[in-house]
Amino acid sequence: MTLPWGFGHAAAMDTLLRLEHTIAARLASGEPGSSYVAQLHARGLPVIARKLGEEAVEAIVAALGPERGDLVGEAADVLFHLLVLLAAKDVPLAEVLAELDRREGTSGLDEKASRSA
Ligand SMILES: N=c1c2ncn([C@@H]3O[C@H](COP(=O)(O)OP(=O)(O)OP(=O)(O)O)[C@@H](O)[C@H]3O)c2ncn1[C@@H]1O[C@H](COP(=O)(O)O)[C@@H](O)[C@H]1O
Repeated sequence: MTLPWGFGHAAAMDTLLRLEHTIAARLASGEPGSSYVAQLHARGLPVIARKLGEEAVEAIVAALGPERGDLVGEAADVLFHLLVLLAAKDVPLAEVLAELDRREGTSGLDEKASRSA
């Protein structure tokens, strides 16, 4: 995959970890008047979860449309709202990444076959 110039995999991870940190700080601040993250959190978990679902649907629509840039924007919305949901549930991104690490090298087809055996 080609990443934007100068933007390596470590930088991509930095971005997600920095965003996770910012989101945690906004949750701790609890100031819905000045923070979208705090506002969303104050509206409750079902609203956060629904928002993630909406953004996922918007990403699907963008993927099926002609504008590559629309998909980039909607994918960013999905990642952002997923991080907000994980923070609200006290699940560190590192835990999700560890699960992906655990799955690394196991084909999805093999895993599926092992479930139906
Ligand atoms: N990455 C984001 C980010 N991506 C999207 N959004 C917001 O997500 C919202 C969702 O957009 P939509 O248009 O889908 O929804 P909406 O109609 O505005 O909202 P609803 O009325 O449907 O709830 C918009 O208000 C966007 O601005 C984000 N808001 C914040 N961040 C990051 O989070 C940090 C903390 O933000 P605050 O909590 O606002 O300080 C920021 O510095 C950014 O780094």
